[in-house]
Amino acid sequence: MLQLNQIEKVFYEGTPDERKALQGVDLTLKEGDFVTVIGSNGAGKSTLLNIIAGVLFPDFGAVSIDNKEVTFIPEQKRSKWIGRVFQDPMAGTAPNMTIEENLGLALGRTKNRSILRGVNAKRREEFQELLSSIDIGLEDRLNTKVGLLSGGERQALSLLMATFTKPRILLLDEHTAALDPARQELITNITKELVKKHQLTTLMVTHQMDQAIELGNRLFMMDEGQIIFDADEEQKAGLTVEDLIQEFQKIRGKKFDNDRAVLSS
Ligand SMILES: Nc1ncnc2c1ncn2[C@@H]1O[C@H](COP(=O)(O)OP(=O)(O)OP(=O)(O)O)[C@@H](O)[C@H]1O
Repeated sequence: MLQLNQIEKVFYEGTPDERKALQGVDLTLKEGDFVTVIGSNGAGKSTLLNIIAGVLFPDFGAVSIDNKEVTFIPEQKRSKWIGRVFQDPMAGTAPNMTIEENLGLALGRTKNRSILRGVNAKRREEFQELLSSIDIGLEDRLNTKVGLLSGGERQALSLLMATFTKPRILLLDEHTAALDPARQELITNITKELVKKHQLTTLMVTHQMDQAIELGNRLFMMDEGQIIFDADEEQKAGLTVEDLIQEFQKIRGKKFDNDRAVLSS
């Protein structure tokens, strides 16, 4: 359902600062695939998500969603099909709007309207039910401004906003990295539940190697703008963090280098 063919992305081409962020990336995801993505420093993980989301356009290659080419369709027009949660809990929500207004905004995005005017009783009930499903008490705070929520609560809301409209693809960009361990676990559990509930095709970048092994049915390892290792469900089942590091060394002939990687929990 998602296909990338021969994607190349170069920054500052032809200058001394030239960076080859993606070099001939090919990938095909099936409906419902949940892929975790790990990689060395500057491997191209965020660039890959930006190309899929339409934040960046590739210099070469093509992106297709549901067999429709979307390579140069801008981010705003793709937002109907794509849900995204960023590392920064402040990034996915509007702080001066209430929880219910933020949910209305997320709904409006999929309906090609900037915002649905007002929130009627029926919709309020739906939002309450939705918030109850993640079980952190937000259902009683529909009129609370989002700027007053904690980082974990905000990230949980961002995740809900990115998923309840059932996007075709969910992109998670180190979305637990800025949280403390207890909140990381909470958000990881909510992620698992929401992906399963809506059967979402998901790409999740993480620097926690054990999380990358535990979650999902497929794992990509990236280095220097390429996917160098693609483990399917069966291969992934027996993997350890040590195996991944060794695999990297075997394939690339160098040490795995990511100063933010968490190698074990
Ligand atoms: N907007 C940009 N302008 C210039 N160079 C960029 C830009 N975005 C990314 N790069 C460069 O492209 C390469 C890939 O970056 P990217 O952020 O995709 O890597 P990453 O795997 O997400 O890295 P990290 O794990 O360190 O966050 C890096 O060399 C980076 O410096």
